[in-house]
Amino acid sequence: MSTIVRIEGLTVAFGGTPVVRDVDMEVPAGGITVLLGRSGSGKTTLLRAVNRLNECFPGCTTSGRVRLALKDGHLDAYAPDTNVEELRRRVGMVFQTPNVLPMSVEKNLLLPLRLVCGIAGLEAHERMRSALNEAGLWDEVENRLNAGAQTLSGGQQQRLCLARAIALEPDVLLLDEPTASVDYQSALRLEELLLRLKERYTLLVVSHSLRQAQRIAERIVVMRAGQISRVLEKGELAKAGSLEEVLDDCF
Ligand SMILES: Nc1ncnc2c1ncn2[C@@H]1O[C@H](COP(=O)(O)OP(=O)(O)OP(=O)(O)O)[C@@H](O)[C@H]1O
Repeated sequence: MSTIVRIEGLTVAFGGTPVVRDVDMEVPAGGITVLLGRSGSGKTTLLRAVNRLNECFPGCTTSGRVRLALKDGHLDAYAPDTNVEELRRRVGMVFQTPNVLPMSVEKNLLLPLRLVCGIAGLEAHERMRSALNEAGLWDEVENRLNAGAQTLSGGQQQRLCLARAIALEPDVLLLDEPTASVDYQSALRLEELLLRLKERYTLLVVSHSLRQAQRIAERIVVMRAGQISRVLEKGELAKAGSLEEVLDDCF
């Protein structure tokens, strides 16, 4: 399987204190890679390093390389001439708490499409519909496109955020505990959605649930104190001893 994200010697520090330390990691193209680990082990910081979102925090410094092998060529995330807007379009992110824009359901998709991709009119509406469909939300919102996005349920808002990312046609989707703020049934529904989306996108997902990782991941990467402590391929968790070792690392 080819590698789509190659992380080399990545160190991220806040105020001079490294929280991700000299990490090497490869994310295979297609499928779901789940990042597990204790609270504070650096999972979110590692995720945000892929599309340079850590730079939004003052006092954050990053060293090392993140290289992406995209459909139409390579992108070196931290090269001086890299267009960060383009990087973030190709590597979308969905946060733990749904961050819908305080405007209508349709504007949540149409506005980024216009601002990021310069797409408006019929083409934008077609993209919106297709993204809402892919996110399993179209049937629930087709008659509420002008309603405020905040009137949607938590699970629907999270799917709206996914649709917003998908509409920009990314290659990689970063998902930070995407099911953390929804109830169990909505979480299972989101998991089913992720399993469908992995056919088209590479998903890198932070999770706190070993069971969730077992259900959805092709590969589990376990972090401990800013470093990767183990990588398990699908099925390896079932091997004698693996589960205990991962539990020990994570909880
Ligand atoms: N913007 C920031 N400014 C300062 N320190 C930060 C910032 N973001 C993260 N950190 C610190 O970096 C360390 C790793 O945090 P991170 O959120 O990456 O861990 P995590 O494994 O995702 O944790 P959790 O599972 O609790 O979300 C923590 O000590 C955290 O306090």
